[in-house]
Amino acid sequence: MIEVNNLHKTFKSKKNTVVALDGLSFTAKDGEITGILGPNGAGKTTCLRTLYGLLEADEGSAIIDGISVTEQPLAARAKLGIFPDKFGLYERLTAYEQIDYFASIHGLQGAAKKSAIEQVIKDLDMEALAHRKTAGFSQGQRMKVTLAQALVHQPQNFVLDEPTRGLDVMSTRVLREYLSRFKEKGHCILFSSHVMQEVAALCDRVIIVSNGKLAAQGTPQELCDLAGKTQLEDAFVKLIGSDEGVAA
Ligand SMILES: Nc1ncnc2c1ncn2[C@@H]1O[C@H](COP(=O)(O)OP(=O)(O)OP(=O)(O)O)[C@@H](O)[C@H]1O
Repeated sequence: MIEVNNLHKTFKSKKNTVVALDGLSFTAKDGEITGILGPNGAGKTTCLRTLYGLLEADEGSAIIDGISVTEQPLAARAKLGIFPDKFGLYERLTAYEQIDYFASIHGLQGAAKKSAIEQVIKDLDMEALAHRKTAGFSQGQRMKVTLAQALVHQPQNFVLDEPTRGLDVMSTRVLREYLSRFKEKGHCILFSSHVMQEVAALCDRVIIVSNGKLAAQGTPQELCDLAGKTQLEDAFVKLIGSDEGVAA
């Protein structure tokens, strides 16, 4: 379970002060897919980076399975799989070697590590890719490697920042099916997206963020009912009071 409590984050430079998070709170539960929707600049990535421990909030807390990200960053991160907004691969390594590297970072060793790597390669149907160097991999193949390295240690919680951006239909389907199976096993999945259809189809709960605050939350149907609309996109526009940041 992921809990975000009253997060505040301001970026200050000589010329500007940007309030990215302004008291954001929500919970993403086990056995559910929770989507974060919000217009450009709403604070979604800042919130997710705070969960990864890459950014420190000015105020508030992020808690993963009861563990504070700031107080026990390594213990919290062990409970987390991360699919970041920009993924870089080590192009001189094979897909297998990259997954192996992340498995080692998470403390897997010997036969347990080998079997975890083989399992994730099988689950993602990437046997044919496993022993190729990743230089020249397509966007969908890169997505699979990123997914495999994020999940090889079978974290209870999985956070993804706009995971389907740049993916074709087949790769998007692979990702969706994988997330659904992961959820069925009782894991907690939190992802940000601009794609309304995807959020409506995949998410059990939706968190709408606007100007660094929670604008509304609920199931896609509850949000439609709250806004008096039949489509999530129309409900989103009404609830944030603007049509900025909407993708079909
Ligand atoms: N490192 C940084 N330095 C300065 N400002 C930042 C930094 N990171 C984020 N911001 C600002 O904080 C605000 C929130 O940004 P954030 O990336 O969290 O939004 P987002 O909801 O993920 O947007 P998008 O949908 O466009 O990716 C924006 O105004 C952004 O310009």
